[in-house]
Amino acid sequence: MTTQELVDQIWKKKSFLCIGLDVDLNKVPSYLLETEDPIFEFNKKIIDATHHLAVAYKPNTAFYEAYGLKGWKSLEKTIQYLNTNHPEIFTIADAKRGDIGNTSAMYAKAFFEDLAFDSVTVAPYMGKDSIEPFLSFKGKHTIMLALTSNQGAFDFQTKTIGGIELYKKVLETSKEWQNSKNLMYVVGATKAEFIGEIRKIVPNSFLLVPGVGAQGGNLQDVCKYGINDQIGLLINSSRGIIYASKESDFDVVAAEKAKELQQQMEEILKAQS
Ligand SMILES: O=C(O)c1cc(=O)[nH]c(=O)n1[C@@H]1O[C@H](COP(=O)(O)O)[C@@H](O)[C@H]1O
Repeated sequence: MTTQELVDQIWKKKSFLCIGLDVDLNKVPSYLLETEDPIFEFNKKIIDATHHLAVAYKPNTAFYEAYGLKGWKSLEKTIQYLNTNHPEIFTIADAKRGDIGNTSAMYAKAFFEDLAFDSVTVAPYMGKDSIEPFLSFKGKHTIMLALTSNQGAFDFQTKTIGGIELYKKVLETSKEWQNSKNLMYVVGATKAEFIGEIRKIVPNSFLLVPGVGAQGGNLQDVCKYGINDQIGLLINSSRGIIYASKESDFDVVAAEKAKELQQQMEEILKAQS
């Protein structure tokens, strides 16, 4: 999917919501556990109930890898379901990969070719040759951690090294890489006050912003600093939507929670147009 197609979907749906499909079998309604593939059944119900409110879905691969081969199969079925029934939706494999070049090339193949995701998250610690193999895929997007939502972000990312905070150096350096136009960046919603500085370095890039909902990030604050003329934001909520009810009405309640965020986004978009 091209960036322009994503922007068009945002305006069409009046939403820049990304729903995180972080399925934990301890949190799904018990009746689903009797089905053959509870993870996929859960995702299917969430997608069916919310696809008109969201422009993106983000399964975090940890929640699938934790169940071994069965979990990976559920991930495969989920992305196939999305690509078949909702090809206009932007899909993110949240895998936070990155390794020496030839290994990264295999990770890229796994997520872009085999599973056919539109994008994958990567960690920048190993530098240029660990990310460029992802960037070489046409029509695919690589979403690099810039400033994360967790407390540990202050251990390294905000530290000043050679007169510049590390997360700023990461952003600046990445702009020099081959095919850097295929980069998006992760910035935690809990770090909204940093987004103004981030926008000075990457004014036009899309930012994936997790941390609204369960982690306490605020949508309005993120938009105040982060919105650009292409909107440039995908706001993710996982637990705050998919586990809003743990009963058999989980899909209906998830849609209500997604709608609350979508309506706030609609207001923000109105002010932009
Ligand atoms: O890359 C991510 O998506 C990510 C980066 C980050 O800084 N913080 C963060 O929470 N995430 C992911 O975003 C999701 C947040 O989930 P909730 O806190 O349940 O909404 C999880 O899948 C996290 O792994």
